[in-house]
Amino acid sequence: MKIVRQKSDLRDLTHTWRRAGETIGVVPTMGALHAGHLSLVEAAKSRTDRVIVTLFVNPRQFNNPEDLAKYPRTEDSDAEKLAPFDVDVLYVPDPDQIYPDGFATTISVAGVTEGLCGATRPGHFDGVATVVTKLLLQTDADLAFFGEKDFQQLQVVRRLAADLDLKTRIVGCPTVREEDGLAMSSRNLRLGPDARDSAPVLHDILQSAAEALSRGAPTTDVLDDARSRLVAAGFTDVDYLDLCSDPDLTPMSAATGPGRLLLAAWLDGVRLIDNVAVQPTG
Ligand SMILES: Nc1ncnc2c1ncn2[C@@H]1O[C@H](COP(=O)(O)OP(=O)(O)OP(=O)(O)O)[C@@H](O)[C@H]1O
Ligand SMILES: CC(C)(CO)[C@@H](O)C(=O)[O-]
Ligand code: BAL
Repeated sequence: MKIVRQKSDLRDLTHTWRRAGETIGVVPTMGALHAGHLSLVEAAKSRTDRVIVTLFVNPRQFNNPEDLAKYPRTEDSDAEKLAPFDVDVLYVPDPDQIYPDGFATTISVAGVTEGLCGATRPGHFDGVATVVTKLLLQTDADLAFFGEKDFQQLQVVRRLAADLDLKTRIVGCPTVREEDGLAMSSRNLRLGPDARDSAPVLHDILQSAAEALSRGAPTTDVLDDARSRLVAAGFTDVDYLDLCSDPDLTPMSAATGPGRLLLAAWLDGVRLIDNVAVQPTG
């Protein structure tokens, strides 16, 4: 696996692959790799001839400076974790390869960015949309792989790729969980031992609320009950707990069609997110 830091070096490689008629897959990440990321790498390996993993902690998507400062930076161990997967390139762009002097362009997606994380992390999705557009163009990818754990992000990326006529097709991959149900996330590393023990209730509460909604229980009652259970379990703030249509994420007052229940909540000073499908039964 080559580690590449300059977009001109990356272009030399992708041109060579293209001349040989090979397809390219990309897995964009911010590093601190875990089994969730590696599932995206496996999906890419099974579907494209060449695979690029990108590692860039994108300052423009952090609305909170402390969150950016605390974000883990573990390039060496990330490279070791990728070694068994026969990835072609780990692209770790130098910051000026993404944001050169005078950089003045923002990709801003309307609609799907307006609620959920868009409402509680102002500017976040402009930062994501801008960097993802650049990474898809720089890697010249045919397919790009994103996790459903960041469900709203996945829909934002699908929208920008369609709207900007990018050739890259966006592939969504299922959320990988710890054995106790907690969605894997780099931010889980920041939970203290007690918080790590109680964190899996987030998924339990989400799952039981989704089942109740699927059976037709009143949405307000179900969501109020879930919020109370989160607070009782030690979650200090619930940024949102919303039932939305799947996949366009407009708010739903009842599970009358395919839906998603999406949650962001704080535990031990760490913001955790998760989501589950809500399928009306009967
Ligand atoms: N548990 C998971 N299952 C599947 N995909 C995941 C999982 N966690 C992250 N991903 C995906 O990996 C890609 C890179 O995500 P990222 O590097 O932000 O990791 P992360 O663990 O989500 O970190 P954090 O949420 O703390 O920023 C995204 O497409 C994201 O959806
Ligand atoms: C897609 C992404 C790599 C863009 O910085 C990031 O938002 C992430 O890791 O999910
Ligand atoms: N995992 C999505 C990137 C972020 O939280 O900033």
